[in-house]
Amino acid sequence: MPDLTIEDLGAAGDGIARLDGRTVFVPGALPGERVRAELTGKRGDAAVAAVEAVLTPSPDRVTPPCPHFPACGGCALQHWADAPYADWKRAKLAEALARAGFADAPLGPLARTPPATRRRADLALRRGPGGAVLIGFHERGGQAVTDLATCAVLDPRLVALLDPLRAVLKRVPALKRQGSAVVNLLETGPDLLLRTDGVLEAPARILLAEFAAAQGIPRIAWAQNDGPPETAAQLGLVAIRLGDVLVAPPPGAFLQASPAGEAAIVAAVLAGLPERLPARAAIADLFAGNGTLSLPLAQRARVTAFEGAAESVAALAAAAGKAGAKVQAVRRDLDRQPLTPKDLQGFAAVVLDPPYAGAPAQVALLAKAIIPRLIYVSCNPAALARDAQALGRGGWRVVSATPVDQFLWSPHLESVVVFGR
Ligand SMILES: C[S@@+](CC[C@H](N)C(=O)[O-])C[C@H]1O[C@@H](n2cnc3c(N)ncnc32)[C@H](O)[C@@H]1O
Repeated sequence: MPDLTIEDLGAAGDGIARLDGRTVFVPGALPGERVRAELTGKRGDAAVAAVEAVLTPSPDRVTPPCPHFPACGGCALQHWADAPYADWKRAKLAEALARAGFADAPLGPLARTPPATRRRADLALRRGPGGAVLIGFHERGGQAVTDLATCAVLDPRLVALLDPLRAVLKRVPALKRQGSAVVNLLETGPDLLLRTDGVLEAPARILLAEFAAAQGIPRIAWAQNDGPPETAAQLGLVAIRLGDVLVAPPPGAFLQASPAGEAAIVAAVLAGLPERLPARAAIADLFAGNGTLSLPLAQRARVTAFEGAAESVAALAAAAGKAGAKVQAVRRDLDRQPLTPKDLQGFAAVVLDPPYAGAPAQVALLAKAIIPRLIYVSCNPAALARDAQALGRGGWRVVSATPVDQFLWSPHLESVVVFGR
């Protein structure tokens, strides 16, 4: 059982030590700490160790606010004081941009998300002993599920649903061994998409409808495994306000995970637009989802919103049409059929907000495109570093960069990077 000195914090928020020349990841340990740890496994060429005792605690070690920490994989850094935590998050963006060749990029302050405000969660479901149902995030580094009694990051209205959901799912045979629950807190209340490993029969649909009525849930959708969702219970309309437009998102729709995170991202995107937009200016919003960015952008210019998911394109088109917003929603797979420099000619700005893997195919063409502004919204600094490097090779420079801590106490970081020519 070696004693280790923690030299740094890795990308996943684990302490990093060296042992006999080898890297050791030590979850739960903080920079500067001396810990007694047991080697428990491997991660690539590195070893992984579990803390047995903190011999010399960091002065920045604090009491975690949630009783499920550190077992629950939803959070990794509740035990760290806020100031070094925030510095570490902000530095992630600086490091990603430095790796891409933009060491001097002007970096804004970290936009913060308060605790107890996350409105979107993808929760794992497990059938436990005696038919009980476990609901929560996966445990750190494993497949087991932490059965949440509370949560320090979720909106309390979602936390309040956990017990009643556990109780109703106990009586739903469609959850045989495992499944998931995506819950989006909309303007109209919680919107639930259940995925189960068995078929949802009529009696269980009635139970879910009763549960929806009791909990003020306008819609529960259901899907078997990764199949397409269908409505299991619909008691009212679903809507979320994006910009000043009410959108009815499809079940399980992607939404920015917290209102504060969304507001920070939208503000940074709008601030990144060219100062003077011509009267007939047009903006392209790539990976547009349900219009989180397209609809606020449409208050400044005409927007063409490109998105791969048909349901989201339909939701955005319907909402924009009804509200008279200047958005044209277009279904397009931007990995298989990225927009070419010719397609992008004439746009005053391009906004792109790709999924976690980034957008290498689209970025290769954006690198060559002659557009005044390119605004890249990222949820993965590693993908951003790779894509920004390609843009740098194409002659783009960084005008501004805003780090956004949307997933409080997790190692994740969102960012908005504005590129100019
Ligand atoms: C990070 S989300 C951003 C959505 C939206 N901009 C927002 O802020 O809510 C990424 C979006 O890209 C879409 N997407 C994923 N792969 C795609 C592809 N190959 N082509 C087009 N859209 C894709 C997803 O459906 C999702 O809506």
